[in-house]
Amino acid sequence: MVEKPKMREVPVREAIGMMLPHDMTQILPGEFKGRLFKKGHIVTAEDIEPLLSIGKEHIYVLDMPEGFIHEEEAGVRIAQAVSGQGLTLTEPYEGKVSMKAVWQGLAKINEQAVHALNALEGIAFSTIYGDQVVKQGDTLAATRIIPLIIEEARIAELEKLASSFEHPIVEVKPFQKKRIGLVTTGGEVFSGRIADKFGPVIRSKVEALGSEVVEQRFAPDDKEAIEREIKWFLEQGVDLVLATGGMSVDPDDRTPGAIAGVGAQIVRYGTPMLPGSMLLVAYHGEIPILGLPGAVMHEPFTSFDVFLPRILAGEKIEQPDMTRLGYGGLRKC
Ligand SMILES: Nc1nc2c(c(=O)[nH]1)N[C@H]1C(S)=C(S)[C@@H](COP(=O)(O)OP(=O)(O)OC[C@H]3O[C@@H](n4cnc5c(N)ncnc54)[C@H](O)[C@@H]3O)O[C@H]1N2
Ligand code: MOO
Repeated sequence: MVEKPKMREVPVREAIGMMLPHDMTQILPGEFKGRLFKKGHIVTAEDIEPLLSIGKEHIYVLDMPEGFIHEEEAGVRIAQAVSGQGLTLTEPYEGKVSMKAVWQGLAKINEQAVHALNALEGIAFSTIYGDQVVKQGDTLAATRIIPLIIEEARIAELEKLASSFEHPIVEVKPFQKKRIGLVTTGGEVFSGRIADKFGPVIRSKVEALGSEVVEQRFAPDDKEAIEREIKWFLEQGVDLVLATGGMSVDPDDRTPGAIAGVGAQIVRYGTPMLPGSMLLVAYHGEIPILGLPGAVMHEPFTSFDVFLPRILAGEKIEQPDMTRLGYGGLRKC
């Protein structure tokens, strides 16, 4: 158990001219929750009633023991110890320091490190789930210590532990601007019988992350024709090839065979996420080639939305990335 620090108790009416030892919170359900007084505020006669209204009959004057630091300094040090690129720290508020994205990118959170740091007594370090897209200004993590003061040595221990991990524990990886080739398969689209609905969806998803579809080419349900279009993009030196449709069980679903046919290494065909279970991820050398099933066209969040941001942040998708989507992966079926 963390012991509470010893403090001198002063009745609030006698506290005029004294300094508050921490931020003081007011909660009026449905109206207000926040800091009524900031740490370091000097109590005046006008403050007596507001202090009494939030239940402060006394204020406590902190005599800081040797070797201890205040919650605000501790919060800043923890945040500095865990944060890497793309983050800015907020000022302490009620002892809490938050880490916010300075640019749009992929949130990277080292889960193992988060658990290790939180196993230290008196530490509260809270994060969002990693590998999701964050916008500028989004909060990825926040931290505070549980007591008002803590031994400095315990924060030094946390800093040492944090630096033992290979990468920063929290960071925002920026997206790279990639050139993407789009191959749309399906005889009904190729012949003009129906209008293409995949192109606009894919363009808007990749543009939202700062990349571009350099060209969209069409192929009928013919393995050689699909291979020809994929190869054409590879020869143009695109950074990523996306092939849409023809990913399911029908004999004329030829896209997986064509991706293998151009000599790409298949990471996996199929992932346990719904929607988007018929997704295929492959690599031709360093160039990713994805086969996108029908659901990507009409569902707002599929397995494609899990992997596209990671690829655009320069990450390589491996088999375990695909197989572990099952837990929590049932979004819609
Ligand atoms: N018996 C089974 N049936 C289905 C399975 C299965 O495993 N067993 N999987 C289902 C899943 S999951 C998906 S997703 C769909 C379809 O996947 P495909 O990628 O093969 O899609 P297609 O067959 O090519 O097309 C389906 C549907 O979408 C229309 N389409 C396709 N591309 C376009 C485009 N560019 N623009 C407009 N419309 C497009 C197409 O005309 C079809 O109507 O299979 C499930 N079934
Ligand atoms: O692969 Mo389908 O895309 O799950 O609906």
